[in-house]
Amino acid sequence: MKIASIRTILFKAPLETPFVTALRRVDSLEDLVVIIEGDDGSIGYGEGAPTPQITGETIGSMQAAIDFISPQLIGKEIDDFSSLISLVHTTIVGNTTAKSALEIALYDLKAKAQKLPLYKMLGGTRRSFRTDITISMGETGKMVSESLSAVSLGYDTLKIKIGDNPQKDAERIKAIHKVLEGKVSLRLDANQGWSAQESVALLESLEKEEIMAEFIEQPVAADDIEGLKYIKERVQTPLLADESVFSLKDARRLLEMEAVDYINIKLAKTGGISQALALADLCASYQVKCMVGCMLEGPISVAAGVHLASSRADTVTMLDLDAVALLASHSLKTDTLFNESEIVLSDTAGIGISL
Ligand SMILES: C[C@H](N)C(=O)N[C@@H](CCC(=O)O)C(=O)O
Ligand SMILES: [Mg+2]
Repeated sequence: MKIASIRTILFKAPLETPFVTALRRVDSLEDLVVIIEGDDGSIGYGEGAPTPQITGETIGSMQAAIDFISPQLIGKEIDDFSSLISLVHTTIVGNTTAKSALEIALYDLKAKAQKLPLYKMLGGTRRSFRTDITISMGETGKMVSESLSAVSLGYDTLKIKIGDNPQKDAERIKAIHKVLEGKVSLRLDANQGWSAQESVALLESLEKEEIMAEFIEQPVAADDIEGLKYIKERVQTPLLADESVFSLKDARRLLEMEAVDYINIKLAKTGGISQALALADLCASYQVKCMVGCMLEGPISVAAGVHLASSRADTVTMLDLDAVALLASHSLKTDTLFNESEIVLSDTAGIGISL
């Protein structure tokens, strides 16, 4: 089967509540769905949501990158898969979310051609997963009540967004810990908001009160690799790199320096599934466990992340794939089950989501 056409549609969905991190506030989701049609009528779906503050992309830049890459792919055989993937990555540098959206659609199309669910095509067996849920940054009382609501919905792991002010952050974490001690695991994500010294002081103060988070995610600026190492050498709380790792090169540097405990793999940072698989394999070779995370994005790309996690289940031991749970509603047809913390992949061919 040859690739006959590539187009995109703007996908919009309302959120349950505004999504607030140290980097941005989002009031509703807008992303791009990529639709690749084969000359036999089969269709592959991909998706990507721009996060200008993290990948530097916008809807406009994603569209431009997809328009630039697509002519290279039209007319090519899906069986020539590795050269299609290589074209996605070599036609233009950067633009990782746009590349990911295209790659996801290519993987969906290939899995459908092989009549396999994507996780099986990638060598996985596991179908059932649990995700954490993000508690947006805000006033302490609101974060506490949202944490309690999440637990009543069945979540056992909360990802607490902090990073705008270390004093306030300590107060937020302590307040949530106080009402939920022993009931949930707390993941902390400062989205680059602190300095290395602030991170150590804050984490030491939590540890003194026996508040042990599952990990602290990206406390310092993405390029502050020395800062990550400084923190890791001084605190007990495990350290997870997010914005510091897009590529294999980024990861190799951190792994060689033993600067972090875990790495957050996101398709929107790696440029899609092919490099995400390579990144998981690299981490496995250093015996470093990973989380598969997501941006605030839609069901197709989140499901693609779950298929990825299934295929590397020994290395990917944590999931932060809550973006669908954060939506109030959406219009896509999903065979994949998204039921709050529970995500179950279907055995239909491909990713299991369509328009
Ligand atoms: C949605 C997910 N739980 C999450 O927090 N992802 C990012 C932020 C993504 C965004 O700004 O869209 C993260 O920093 O881990
Ligand atoms: Mg993060």
